[in-house]
Amino acid sequence: MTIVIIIIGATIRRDEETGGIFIARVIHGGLADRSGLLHPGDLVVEVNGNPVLGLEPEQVIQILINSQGTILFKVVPNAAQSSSSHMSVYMKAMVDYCPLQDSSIPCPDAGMAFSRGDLLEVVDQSDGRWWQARKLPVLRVLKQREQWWSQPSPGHSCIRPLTLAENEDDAEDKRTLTDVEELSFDEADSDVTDGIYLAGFRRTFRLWRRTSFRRRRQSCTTCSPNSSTLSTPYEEVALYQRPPQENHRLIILVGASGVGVTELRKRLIKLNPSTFQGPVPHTTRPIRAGEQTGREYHFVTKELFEYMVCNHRFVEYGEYKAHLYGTSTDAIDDVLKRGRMCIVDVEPHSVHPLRTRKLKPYVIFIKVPDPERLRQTRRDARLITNCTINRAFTEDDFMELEETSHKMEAKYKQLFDSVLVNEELQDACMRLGSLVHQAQNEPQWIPVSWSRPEA
Ligand SMILES: Nc1ncnc2c1ncn2[C@@H]1O[C@H](COP(=O)(O)OP(=O)(O)OP(=O)(O)O)[C@@H](O)[C@H]1O
Repeated sequence: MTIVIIIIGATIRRDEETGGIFIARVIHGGLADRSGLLHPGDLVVEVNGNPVLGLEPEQVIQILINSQGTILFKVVPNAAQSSSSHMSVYMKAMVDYCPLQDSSIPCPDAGMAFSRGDLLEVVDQSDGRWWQARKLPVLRVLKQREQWWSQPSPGHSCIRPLTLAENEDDAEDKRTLTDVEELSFDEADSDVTDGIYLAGFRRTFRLWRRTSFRRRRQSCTTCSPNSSTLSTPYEEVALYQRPPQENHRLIILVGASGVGVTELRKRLIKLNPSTFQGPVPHTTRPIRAGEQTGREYHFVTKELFEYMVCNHRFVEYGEYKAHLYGTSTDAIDDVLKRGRMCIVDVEPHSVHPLRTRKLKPYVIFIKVPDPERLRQTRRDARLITNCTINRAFTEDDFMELEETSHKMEAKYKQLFDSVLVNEELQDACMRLGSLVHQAQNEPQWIPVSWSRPEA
């Protein structure tokens, strides 16, 4: 049995065979830790002159409670205790954890709740079953002295590996091209402004349209068999600063349909088209007068498109009016190789296959503002649906947008590096620009596997 002694920041346990009372754990940053005098495995002989051999841990606690002023421990130090060399490891939580719901935690009071996406500094991994760590309240700021224990084992009753397919909307994740229903592509698939071609925007390309207010059918297909599965409760992360000679990180925008992802992406690219660019999509539709292959689209045959599908070359693809459309990883590479920043918007389930060492994606979630601000800011906005082109938002649209946005955030927040609330358009665009700048030029947390040199 282990008992936590909050006053001294340590736990004790009783050896059932010998009746000896041992220090089980020293809580990092607590009184015992800071004194440097108590270590895990030390045998406690006396507390304030009272012999403790054979006592129950509760009786030892009683002695402590009754003690006034200085508390004196007589201990036999654990010979095997190595000099404490704390090497912090940083983890991003990929699951939610609540110690109060965990029947296996020895001391729920010392446990700490955390949510998916939280950054945790693991300060002690000496116990294989329970780690000590603290939550980092803000990226790179290591302030909070909040202590917790958490079990690294994936077999944990609370921290169990999550499979996103367990979620309610996952029927939608299991799509095939035959699921494709009505889509509302504009006749003009690309946008030309001031001589700048903005190919592949989601209004015309994202392949995601509502067929009714309440029933959304997602019509694009993600090209990774494991894309919806997160199988680890933690992801080890490290701070990474992109060296100037390396390609820019891929910028991914994610958000509910209608929240303004297309608008923001378009504005950002228009602001500085020599810096920002979207990947040029592939299509099997015939080329039209005035179009150039490789500018609006890569115009390819159906056979080539299908070959590319079979070879997992698309991040997302779908079909509209008997023509196939897709965003390829090669098109993303092309932008990056030219030294530009590639900005894509994809469905959140398509983020997973893009999470590679090479692309080092930085994911920005575009979030709805609070209900009042949403309705205020979209008063004059126009929405494109497959029923009516260019009509005002209705109350149903707002409600659906809010619901989808909140669900998306709840389900995928562990994948987001930043959250951008799209309130006032100009301001949101400025903030997007500064987030992208930070992602490229300032240290950011990335999975350690992306920062290691290639084997
Ligand atoms: N902050 C904002 N303030 C006012 N209007 C906005 C704002 N953000 C977006 N809009 C407008 O809302 C409408 C929908 O935006 P947008 O087309 O970018 O949505 P989306 O997230 O790309 O969804 P979809 O893929 O379904 O088109 C557009 O008319 C856009 O101009």
